[in-house]
Amino acid sequence: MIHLGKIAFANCDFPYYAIEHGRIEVPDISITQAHPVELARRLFKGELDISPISSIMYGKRDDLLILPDLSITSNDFTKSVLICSNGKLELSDLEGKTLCIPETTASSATLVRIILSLKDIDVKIKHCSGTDIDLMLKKGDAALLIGDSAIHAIGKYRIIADLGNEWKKITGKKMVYALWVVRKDFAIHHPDKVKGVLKALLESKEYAYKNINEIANYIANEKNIDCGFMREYLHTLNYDLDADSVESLRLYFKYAEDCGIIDDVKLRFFNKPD
Ligand SMILES: C=C(O[C@@H]1C=C(C(=O)O)C=C[C@H]1O)C(=O)O
Repeated sequence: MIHLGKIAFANCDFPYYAIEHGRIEVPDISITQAHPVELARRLFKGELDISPISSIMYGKRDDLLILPDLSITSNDFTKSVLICSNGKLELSDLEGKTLCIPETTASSATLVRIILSLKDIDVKIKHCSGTDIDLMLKKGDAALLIGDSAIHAIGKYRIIADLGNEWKKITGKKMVYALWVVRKDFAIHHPDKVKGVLKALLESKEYAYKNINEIANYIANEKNIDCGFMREYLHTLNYDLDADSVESLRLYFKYAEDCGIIDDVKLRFFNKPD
C-alpha cells in the first residue's frame, strides 16, 4: 500500500479525477486529502510516501525528491491566490497595515512576502489558524486567500491583488505553487512503487487535459462553484513542470533565499540524475 496525498482544493481534483473515478489502472494506493501545509507535515512524519506540497516546503528539506512533469503552476493570473482588503484599501495602501495569512499556505505566504518586499511595502504579517475570511478581516486590514476559499470570495469581498499576476508583472515568470514529491528513503527502497504512482498520476493528468469540460462540470457541482468559472480556472492552471516552470521555480527560490526564508536549494528529481 502506498500512501498518497491530495490537496483538498478544487484544483487538485482535476489531476486526480481519473484515478479516483476508475478511468485508469492504479497501483494499491490510499489517498489522504488535506491542505498543502498539512500534507507536507504528514509526509515529513512518514505518514505519507508521495504527495503534492507547497513548493517552498520542498526548499526547506533535503530528504525529498521531486516527481517530474507534475506541479500546480500559473502563468500570470492564478484566480485562487488573492489578497482581499477591508474598506477601500489598495495593495499600495497596506504600508504599516496588518495582513492575515491562513495556516493553509506556505508558497503563497512566501510569495506575498517577496512581492511586498520588491514593491517596498512594509506590512505586518499575522498568521491565523483556519481560513475564516471574516475573522481574518477583523484581525487585520487585509487577508491572503488561497484555494477554494479564494474562489468563493470572488464577488463577495474586495479583491486587491492576484499574486500570480503581481509576480508575472515583476518577473515575467510563471509561479509554481505546488510540487509532487516523494520521501527519498521511500524512493530508494521502493523505486518501482514510485514509478507506478508516477505513471498513474501522469496518465490521470493526461486524461484530465483531454476531458477538461467533463471534469470542470463535476468539480463545479461538487464544490458549488460556477461551471463557467471552473472551466476557465482549469485552463488558467498548468499541471506540468516544463523547463520554463523549473526556471521560474529557481527564481522564486532565489527571492525566497534573499528574504531569508530558505537556504540555497538544489532541485533533486526522482528518476533523473542530480
Ligand atoms: C494555486 C494554488 O496553489 C496552492 C498554493 C499553495 C501554497 O500557497 O502553499 C500550495 C499548493 C497549491 O494548491 C491554490 O490552491 O490556490
